[in-house]
Amino acid sequence: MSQIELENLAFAYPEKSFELSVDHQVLSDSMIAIVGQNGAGKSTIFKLLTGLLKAQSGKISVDGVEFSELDPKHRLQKIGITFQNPDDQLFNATVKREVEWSASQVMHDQDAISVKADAVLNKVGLAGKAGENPYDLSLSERKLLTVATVLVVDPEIYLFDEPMMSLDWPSRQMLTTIFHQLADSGHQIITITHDMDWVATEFSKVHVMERGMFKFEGTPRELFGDRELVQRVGLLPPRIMTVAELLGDSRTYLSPEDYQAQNSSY
Ligand SMILES: Nc1ncnc2c1ncn2[C@@H]1O[C@H](COP(=O)(O)OP(=O)(O)OP(=O)(O)O)[C@@H](O)[C@H]1O
Repeated sequence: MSQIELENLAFAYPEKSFELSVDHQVLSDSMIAIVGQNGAGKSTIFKLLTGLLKAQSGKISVDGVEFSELDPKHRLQKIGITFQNPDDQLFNATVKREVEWSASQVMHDQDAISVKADAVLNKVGLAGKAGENPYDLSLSERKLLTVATVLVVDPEIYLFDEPMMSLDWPSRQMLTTIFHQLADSGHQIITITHDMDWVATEFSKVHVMERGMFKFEGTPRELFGDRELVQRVGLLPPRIMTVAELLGDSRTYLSPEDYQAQNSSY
């Protein structure tokens, strides 16, 4: 599995409206969630990781190689990203063409590209929409289309910025299954999310950002067990913990199933 290393990274938007500073941070689990309040710098980290923004100093290495030294094709094969707003990355006339365009950045055989595009559209449930204009799709479908554009490239590391936002329940379940399949096949999934119930049940590692810095890394149970930290960085604990708290139980629970397991002897 891949490992991303950030060293002495410093970045500021013009006029220093926001400054990001990372002394040393390693991202190395298979299912990583990056969480933190609005404006903490999560999307900025993603833009730095993909080279969309350039740090003023410091370096980002992937598997020991400085990312900025890779050529564009190898960068795409290393790290793929879906943005928070799908409209920031969709621009082709049809759904299938959108996926094929993405594939064509790393592949050349047109037949193979077409076959692969059909396969990923099928995987995200959009096979029946291949001929439609992306802007005629629902927001949920457009988000799934952006996932398809990354799946078709099959990078080693997938970055997802708020992938569950606007998705209906079946699409959420489908995407969660896809994430686990990718992780099980050796890919690294790094996701920005505000959905703490999802973080609690699906991720192996959580990194918390606050005001442009990484402030915590650990398992979901370690994070939600630290009530002072959770409150200070403005996170909501999993809903089951709020319910348990109302019942006078202040233990750490990640899900209703976890609650049941911990209380099964009663
Ligand atoms: N292009 C830009 N120019 C100037 N400031 C920016 C720019 N993009 C973002 N910012 C500011 O930088 C800060 C960090 O933004 P960023 O989008 O990384 O936060 P975030 O943690 O992803 O927030 P959210 O959870 O709301 O998506 C915010 O204060 C934001 O307003």
